[in-house]
Amino acid sequence: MQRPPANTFNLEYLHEITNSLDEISKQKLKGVILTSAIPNIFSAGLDIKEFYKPDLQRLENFWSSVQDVFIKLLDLDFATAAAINGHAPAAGCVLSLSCEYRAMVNGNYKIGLNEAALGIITTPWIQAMMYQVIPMKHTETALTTAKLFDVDEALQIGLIDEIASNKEDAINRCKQYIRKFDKIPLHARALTKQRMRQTPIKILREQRDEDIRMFVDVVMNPSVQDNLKDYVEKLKNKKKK
Ligand SMILES: CCCC/C=C/CC(=O)SCCNC(=O)CCNC(=O)[C@H](O)C(C)(C)COP(=O)(O)OP(=O)(O)OC[C@H]1O[C@@H](n2cnc3c(N)ncnc32)[C@H](O)[C@@H]1OP(=O)(O)O
Repeated sequence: MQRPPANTFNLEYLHEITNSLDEISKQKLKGVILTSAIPNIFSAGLDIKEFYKPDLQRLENFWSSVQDVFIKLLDLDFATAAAINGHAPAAGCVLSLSCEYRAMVNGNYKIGLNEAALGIITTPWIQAMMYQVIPMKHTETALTTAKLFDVDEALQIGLIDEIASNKEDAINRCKQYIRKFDKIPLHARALTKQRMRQTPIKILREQRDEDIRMFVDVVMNPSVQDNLKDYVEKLKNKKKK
């Protein structure tokens, strides 16, 4: 990913990602590694500008495009791994959860689902992605407290699989993970993966409209907009301090 300054996902970037995923799906790849070209930030999540004082039509398109990206990512036949070389809050964390394996670079970085701090609710397919990786009990506490884990905590809880010393090491660990499947028949691997992930995939496929409605209703709530205003201000003021 290379969308400075923070690899946030806006509508256009989501379209770009969907197109790239369509393109790579046509190729006979062994695996894909997601990482960031931006030092210290894997992805800062969804672009808040998309849902602070939004245009309603664009907001619906935006969430539908989020759904497109994650249906595709969850369902990729080949192996997927994330070399998390920096902060990965919110959708940045979800992106890594869509992968089968996560190596995170050691550093003063945070990863987790902090949506509740913004007044946003994680929809059921995102919750399912989290509790398929870490235990339900931890998921509930993490989501309701908007917990962002440091790298050691993330390893301890199982949110990441390994700690890497730098980006290159993280990518090498991802490659090693992908090589595990060299001798496994592709269709068996792919079908097993799809069945393991059927909860979020099914919700995404069968409850799309409801999911969009839920997201839009939450975001358009005046108190959520007030919260977002404060959050955006805080982000802007960080530099002034
Ligand atoms: C798949 C669906 C998932 C479910 C829903 C998810 C909702 C979300 O994803 S909402 C977004 C939540 N993200 C966050 O709360 C992260 C906010 N950002 C940060 O905490 C920090 O930026 C960082 C820890 C990631 C990085 O800190 P650092 O000091 O290195 O950089 P900054 O100066 O803070 O940021 C650089 C630049 O980027 C802008 N920015 C950061 N995050 C966002 C964002 N999510 N949306 C829009 N813009 C963002 C930040 O304002 C800075 O901009 P300027 O350079 O113009 O000041």
